[in-house]
Amino acid sequence: MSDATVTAETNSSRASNGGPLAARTIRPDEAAHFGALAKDWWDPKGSSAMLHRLNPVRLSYVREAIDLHWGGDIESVKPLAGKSALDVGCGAGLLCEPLARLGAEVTGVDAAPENAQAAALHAEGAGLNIRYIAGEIGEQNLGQFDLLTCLEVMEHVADKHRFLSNLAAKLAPGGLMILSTPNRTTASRLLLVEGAEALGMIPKGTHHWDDFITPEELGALLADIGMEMSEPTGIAFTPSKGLHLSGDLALNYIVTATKTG
Ligand SMILES: C[S@@+](CC[C@H](N)C(=O)[O-])C[C@H]1O[C@@H](n2cnc3c(N)ncnc32)[C@H](O)[C@@H]1O
Repeated sequence: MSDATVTAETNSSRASNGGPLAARTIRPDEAAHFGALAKDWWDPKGSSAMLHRLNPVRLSYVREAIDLHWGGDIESVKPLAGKSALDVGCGAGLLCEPLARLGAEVTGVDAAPENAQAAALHAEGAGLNIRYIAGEIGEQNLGQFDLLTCLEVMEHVADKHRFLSNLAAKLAPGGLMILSTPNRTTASRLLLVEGAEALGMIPKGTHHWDDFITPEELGALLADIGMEMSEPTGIAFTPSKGLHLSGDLALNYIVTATKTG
């Protein structure tokens, strides 16, 4: 039996730091949209199929990034042993579980209580010890983490600057942050928003193109909060290769960031 746990804010309008609602980064419509997908999140052919297809691609990036950052051995099966990891906007835990298998002590936080619950249930079934929390990241008293991941979330939050500041506050000195998000390009509007949603590859209403952020904008936001962003790596799609890491940033990209101070 695993120790996977979940806690949830019961009153979403109460900020535990006493802060005003305007300080929140969770959009209630986004939390409701993703919460409704929780029940089949782990079905590789279900509504989160695209995230399942993305997972091995971004995991290969994460694996390389942690080895580079901490000088790890690519052969090691537990390169995150002794390290803490926080995955913000974790959904039902598609990234948390592999991070735990790589040896990290993992916490996942999500806006939707349904996702935190589905994640905890799945981790328990897999015998993994992962802590899941539902709520606003800036209001969680969790301390700081060696690795902070936040994949495919920034395009859904209410205030990117505040959200990134909240993330940075949770990153330990010398820690590594990994972010991925769709780029705001004509290609992403046609393929990710109009095409993928029309074809049922992504649930309708998932993406709002105006909320996408370019690598340049993300780099500037990170610089403003005292973080340095790596060169972005594209996550591209071709019929022959499927989703893969690439120099082509038009659709989606992934970066690391570290504190400059
Ligand atoms: C596209 S899903 C990505 C899930 C997961 N990161 C993955 O890539 O497998 C976006 C997730 O972000 C969560 N989310 C949206 N806004 C958030 C916020 N302000 N704080 C925390 N989670 C948020 C949603 O509930 C949803 O589970």
